[in-house]
Amino acid sequence: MPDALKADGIVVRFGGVVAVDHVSLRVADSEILGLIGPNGAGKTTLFNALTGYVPVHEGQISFAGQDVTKAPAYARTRLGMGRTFQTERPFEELTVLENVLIGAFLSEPRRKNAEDLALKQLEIVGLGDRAHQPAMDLNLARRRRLELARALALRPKVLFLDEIMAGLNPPALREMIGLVHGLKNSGMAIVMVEHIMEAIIELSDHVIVLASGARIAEGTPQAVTSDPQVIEAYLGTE
Ligand SMILES: Nc1ncnc2c1ncn2[C@@H]1O[C@H](COP(=O)(O)OP(=O)(O)OP(=O)(O)O)[C@@H](O)[C@H]1O
Repeated sequence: MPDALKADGIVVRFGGVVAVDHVSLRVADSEILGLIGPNGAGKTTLFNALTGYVPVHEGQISFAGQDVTKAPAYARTRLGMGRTFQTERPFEELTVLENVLIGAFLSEPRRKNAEDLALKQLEIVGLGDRAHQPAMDLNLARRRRLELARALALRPKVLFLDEIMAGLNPPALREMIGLVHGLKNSGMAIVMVEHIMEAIIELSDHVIVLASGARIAEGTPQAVTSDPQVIEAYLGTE
C-alpha cells in the first residue's frame, strides 16, 4: 500500500534552535503513527511542519504521492490533511453543530449537505444529542470529542491528533481510545502526538521517539518503551 504521508529529512529551526533535526517518517492508510518524546523534543513543531503551520528549512513532505512541502496549511487541509488543535476552546457562543459546520463547509459547500456531514461526525464522536447546545456548556472530555468531530468534518485521509487524550479521566480516556481505534479501522491514516503512554501503546502500529529534535528510536510501542535510550531521555528531563 502506498504511504498516505511521507516526510524525509525534515529540519525546522527557530533562530539558533534546531527544533526538528532531519526527521523522516511514513504512515499508510489504516495505520497509526505515534510521536512521543519528552517536553521540548520537537513533537509539536514536527506536527506543525507536516500540516503546514510552520515552514520547513530542509526536507520534503509528500501527501498521497503529491509534494506538499511548500503548500500552505489551508491547501493541505483541502487535499485531505485534517488536524486537531491542543486548545479546548471551541467557538463558545456557537452551538456544537455550528462548530463542526465550520469544517464541514470546506468539504460540502451546500448547507444541507454540510449539516448532514456535521451531524454524522457528531454521532461518530457521541455528541449527536448535544448538537444544539452551546459549545461552552461542554466539559473537557466532550470538548475534545468536538475538536475531533471538527477535524473529521474535513473528511481527512490523514488525521493529525495533537494530544487529544491529555487530561481525560480514565473512562473518558477509554472512550477516546475506542474512538481513535474505530477511525483507524475505517481506513484513516493517523499521526498522533501523545503523552499518555496507555494510548500510544494500545493504538500505535509504529512509534517514533524524538529527543532534542532528533529521532532517537522507532519501532513497535513495545520495542521503543523498553529501549534504554528512550527511558534515559524521559528520566533525564524529570
Ligand atoms: N515558535 C517558536 N519560537 C522559538 N522556539 C520555539 C518555537 N516553538 C518551539 N520552539 C522550541 O523548539 C523546541 C521544540 O519545541 P516543541 O514545542 O516542538 O516540543 P514538544 O516536543 O512539542 O514539547 P511539549 O511536549 O512540551 O509540547 C523547544 O526547544 C522549543 O523551545
